[in-house]
Amino acid sequence: MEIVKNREEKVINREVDGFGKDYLGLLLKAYRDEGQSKKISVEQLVDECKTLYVAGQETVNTLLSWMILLLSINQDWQEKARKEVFSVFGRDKTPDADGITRLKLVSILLYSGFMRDVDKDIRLGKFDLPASVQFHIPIMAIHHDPDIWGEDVNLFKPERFSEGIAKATNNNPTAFMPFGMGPHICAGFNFATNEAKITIAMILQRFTFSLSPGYVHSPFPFLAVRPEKGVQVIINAL
Ligand code: HEM
Repeated sequence: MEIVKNREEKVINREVDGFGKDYLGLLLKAYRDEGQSKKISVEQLVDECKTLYVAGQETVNTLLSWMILLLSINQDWQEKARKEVFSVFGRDKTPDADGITRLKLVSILLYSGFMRDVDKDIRLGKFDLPASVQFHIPIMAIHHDPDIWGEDVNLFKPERFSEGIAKATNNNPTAFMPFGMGPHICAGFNFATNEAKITIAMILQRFTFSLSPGYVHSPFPFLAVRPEKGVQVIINAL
């Protein structure tokens, strides 16, 4: 609320002439909506901020941690990825929007699980789901189903995606849904993939890394499946 108040005060004191064009600025505009038509309450404003923070923070951290782990134990892929980054950005150029569309790294690994509430009675395929039932779509189980991905599903094989998701999923493209699906598909999908690509590209430009002998593998399901004890790596400057 302090950040909200600070921003409001700047407008009241005429230090700036609007709430700002970023997400918080748009929320504040809706909160202060004179016409009342799109007005939101202060609780809604705070909830929106919390949602964006929780949805956007842990998920990308987790994705990056698993990518670092996988690239640490698959040095050949780390080298390939670095070559790709060098060929697009060289050693020094900061990744830009144009270049990151040419990087093919992020499809490597996206584990996720999510919960969903039913707010009215619905029929889903052959199931009748009463209102207020909570059901879970086990994205991780779907992402590890050998009928979809093949018997080598548990192997790290990024090249399975090289000819697109339909080919990788034995023509079940909707089986790959790290960001969910349908009207509530992740609102941060593009932001998250761009953020992850830029971060990995900048790390690969500067460092090599390998897994520390102290690493203990303990995937822990909490919103996303995250490394409970972190991912310890040995880093060397290039
Ligand atoms: C690797 C990163 C991420 C993953 C794997 C991920 C995954 C997901 C999943 C599975 C859902 C549920 C979709 C559904 O209900 O069908 C979701 C929803 C959502 N995500 Fe993400 N997410 C990520 C990053 C982000 C970021 C960076 C933001 C914001 C900056 C974000 C904002 C949201 C929001 C607001 C929703 C709710 C959408 C709605 O209910 O309409 N996510 N995300």
